[in-house]
Amino acid sequence: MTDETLAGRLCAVGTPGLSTALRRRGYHDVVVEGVRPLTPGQRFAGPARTLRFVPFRPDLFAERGGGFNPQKQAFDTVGAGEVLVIEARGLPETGTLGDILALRARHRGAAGVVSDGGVRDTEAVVATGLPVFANGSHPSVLGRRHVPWETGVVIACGGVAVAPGDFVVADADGVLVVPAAIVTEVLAEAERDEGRDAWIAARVAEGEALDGLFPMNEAWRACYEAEPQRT
Ligand SMILES: O=C([O-])CC(=O)C(=O)O
Ligand SMILES: [Mg+2]
Repeated sequence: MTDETLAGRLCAVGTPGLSTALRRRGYHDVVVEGVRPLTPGQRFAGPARTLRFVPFRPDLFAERGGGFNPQKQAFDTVGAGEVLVIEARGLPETGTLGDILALRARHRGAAGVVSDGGVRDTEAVVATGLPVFANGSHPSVLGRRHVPWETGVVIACGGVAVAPGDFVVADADGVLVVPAAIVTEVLAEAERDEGRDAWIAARVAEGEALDGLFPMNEAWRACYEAEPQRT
């Protein structure tokens, strides 16, 4: 399966079903906490590109903070379909990207950005059309709190470890990280479960009671399995 097909299916199945399949495998801390979409209703999925900020220190900022720093490098090299994930220690009180960087990511074809820090130039970032999930807006530049330190390493974003190449899925329920090694099995299981839940939802919409249906007893299961359209 290509990354594009995988991303489309992950997006379609959604974060709730994926989160259940991950929990069954012992992955309990895979939801990026504290982030919200700048524009409600946006959803995306794709492999992660990572960028890490460390706490501000004048000497370290002098070493790496200026010029074509790791933040600029990340936005200048993010690939088509990729999700740029930023570690900013959950601090909303400074920007981690603004409209110029968002425009660059958009131009590169990035699927979206997830930052556990803030966004500046918020209205202009929204206008770029690039889907961004962050934990707030703030007018300050990153140097108020951070040094842009490195790219392409395992980071912590909103309490979740994210490795480059992990799949990131973002929708109205939140942002979920699926380790690359198990993404296809987790997807298949989530699709199966969501298909079953959609069938149950259709029965509930018709007026059926929950007792025996959700979860399904043997009688309802037999009914479900007899449906010709079910695969
Ligand atoms: O200065 C920054 O960190 C980002 C910024 O304003 C932009 O991308 O427009
Ligand atoms: Mg700006």
